[in-house]
This record gives sequence, structure tokens and C-alpha cells, in this order.
Amino acid sequence: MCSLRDCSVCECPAHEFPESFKRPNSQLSSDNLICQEGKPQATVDRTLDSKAFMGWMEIDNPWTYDDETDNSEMTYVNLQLNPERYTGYIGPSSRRIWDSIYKEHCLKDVPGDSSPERRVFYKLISGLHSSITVHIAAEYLLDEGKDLWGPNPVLLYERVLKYPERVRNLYFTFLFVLRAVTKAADYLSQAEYSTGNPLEDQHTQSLMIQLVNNRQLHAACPIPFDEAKLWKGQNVHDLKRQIQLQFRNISALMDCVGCEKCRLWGKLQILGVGTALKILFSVDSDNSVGQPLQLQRNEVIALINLLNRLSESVQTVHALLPIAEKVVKGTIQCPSLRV
Ligand SMILES: Cc1cc2nc3c(=O)[nH]c(=O)nc-3n(C[C@H](O)[C@H](O)[C@H](O)COP(=O)(O)OP(=O)(O)OC[C@H]3O[C@@H](n4cnc5c(N)ncnc54)[C@H](O)[C@@H]3O)c2cc1C
Repeated sequence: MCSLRDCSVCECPAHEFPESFKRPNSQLSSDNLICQEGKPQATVDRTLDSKAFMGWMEIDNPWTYDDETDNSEMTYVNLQLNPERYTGYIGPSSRRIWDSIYKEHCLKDVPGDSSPERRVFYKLISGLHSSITVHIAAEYLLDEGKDLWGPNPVLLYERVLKYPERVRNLYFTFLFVLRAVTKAADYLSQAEYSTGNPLEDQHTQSLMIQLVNNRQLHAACPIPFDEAKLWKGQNVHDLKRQIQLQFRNISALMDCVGCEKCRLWGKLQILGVGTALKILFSVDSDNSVGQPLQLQRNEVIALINLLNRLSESVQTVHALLPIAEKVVKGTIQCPSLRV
């Protein structure tokens, strides 16, 4: 359905798939008969074919739709080879998805319900929508014939900057996710980052520790979002169930996105928002009583990549705003751009 070949996702070849995921239980392989009391027929067949990803999905998230649990179609992709940018996915198909999200699943104004929780929910989706548009504008196909890519400040202005609420919602979503990451600091500092490359894995963990303990970040933004103020009204349990259901529906709707690369980033970022919602609203505030925080591997990946996407969107807004305003006012010229 996309007009561009850039819409397709480039999957990793088999040799790039980390060994540790292929054989997570190799200590119990059929070669090791000591544990099987010498009875080969008693061994569990741990050949990992379609179930290679099962270990990634053991922990429930009430906010998301884990359709991949038994899905043999799951593949391993390098996100850096599949940047989120313009793909040519436009027109009625993409419009239908956004319309369905806003009209059916993410109602801004429900008659008789002006709960702050519902407003938060709407702002998160709108902020994510802004961020997706910012990435399209930041890396736009300026000239298909010459395969020339670059920023499109007019598109950025027309679809995002012109609407202060969309910019505010982008900031809101960024702060919400930042709060979730800092709240999960202990978990993220100790999470497993194994890919079979010890150097890379160690580096990843060290970068994560630096990020969650960053002093400048804590000083500039001690509480980016205060989740303790929510879920205080009447009937909050019902409301939470309703919003969780709506969010799960949005998460399932991502499978209907008719452009592979958009679907990849759409699913990943919705899972990232779902993970932030789980950290902030479904785990006890000090993570010590009741239900301790546990995240799936995919949730950690989605959360951190979402934070990256949002922070780069904020940076792009800062960088392109002055140019966009000048181009729109006609003070400066820009290469011919489609909006
Ligand atoms: C999940 C998903 C991921 C996508 N990823 C990509 C991608 O990676 N690359 C790509 O090129 N295209 C992607 N698309 C398509 C892209 O989002 C647009 O739909 C497409 O560029 C057409 O844009 P549009 O101008 O018709 O407005 P759309 O962005 O489709 O917006 C539809 C309507 O929603 C409202 N709206 C717009 N922005 C906001 C906001 N921030 N808050 C509230 N309301 C808003 C407006 O009324 C607008 O007319 C994706 C679409 C979806 C559904």
C-alpha cells in the first residue's frame, strides 16, 4: 500500500540473531543426559524454532496486547537499519488508523467525563502522533528521482508547529516517558542486556546507568510527571479498566498499519507507551510492596527507543522552528517541498 520501497523493513540475517536467544536453555539440552537420568526419551525438546521468542513475553502487561506470544512470524530487526522517517504511507489508509484511534479508542471528550486520567491518555497518543510527524518531517524524501533526503520545515509547520497543543502534547509525552524511565532506574540498571557480544552488552548497561543517574537530568527535571496525583477520584477502578481496554485496542490496531516500517515503529512505540503506563500506574510506587516491577525484554527495548524518538523530536522542533517560521512567512526560501 505504500508508494515507496523505503516502507519495507530490512530484517536481520540469521547469523545476526544472538546465540543466547537461540539456545537459552542449552544447559538442559538433550546432550546433557545426567539431568535426564540417562533416558533420552525423557528429555525436553528445546529446539527453538517458532518459539525462539517465547522467553521475551512471560510477564503480563495489562495495558498492551501481547499478540506475539505464540507468533511464529516474529523476526529480529536492527532498528538502526530501519530508521523512522518518511515512507510514503499517506491517504485514506493511514488516515483511517488515526481516525479510529481518536474517534473510537482515545476519546478526548467523553460526555460527562472530564477525568484527568482520560486527558492524560489523549495527550499521550496525540504527543506520539506529533513525534511520528516530526520524524517524517525531519527525514523527508525531498527528491525521489535523486533519492535526496532532508528536513521538510514546511511540513513540520503545517502539521505540528501551527498547533501549539500538538507541540505541548509532544513535550508531555516526552516527560511522561522520562518519568517512567527514571522511576524504573533500579530495574533498568540491572536488566539483562545480553546479545552475545560481551563488550557491547557491558557498554549498553554502562550507558543505561549513566542515563538513569544523570545528575543534570535529575536537577533540571526532578519529577517530570507526578503520577501520584492520578487515580484519586470515584470509580477509578472502572475507569482504569476502560482506559486499559482502549489502550489494548490501539495496541492491536497497530497490526492494521499497512506499511511495514510504520507498523514496526508504531508497534514499538505503542509498546513503549504501554510500558511507561505499566511502570507508572500498575506497580506500587516504591516498587517494594505487592507487585514488584518486572519488564519483558521487548518492553525495555520499546521504552528506551521511545524515549530516544521523543527526545529527538523535541530537539528537531527546537532546531527547525526558526527556519520553519521564516519559510512560512516567506522571509527565506526552501527547496520545493510537498506538504
Ligand atoms: C501508527 C502509525 C505510524 C506511522 N508511521 C509513519 C512513518 O514512520 N513514516 C511515514 O511516512 N508515515 C507514517 N505514518 C503515516 C502518517 O502518520 C500520516 O498518517 C501520513 O503522513 C498522512 O498525514 P496527514 O497529513 O494526512 O495527517 P495525519 O498525520 O494522518 O493525521 C490525521 C488527522 O489527525 C489529526 N492530528 C494530526 N496530528 C495530531 C496530533 N499530534 N494530535 C492530535 N490530532 C492530530 C488531524 O486532524 C489530522 O488531519 C504512520 C501512521 C500510523 C497510523
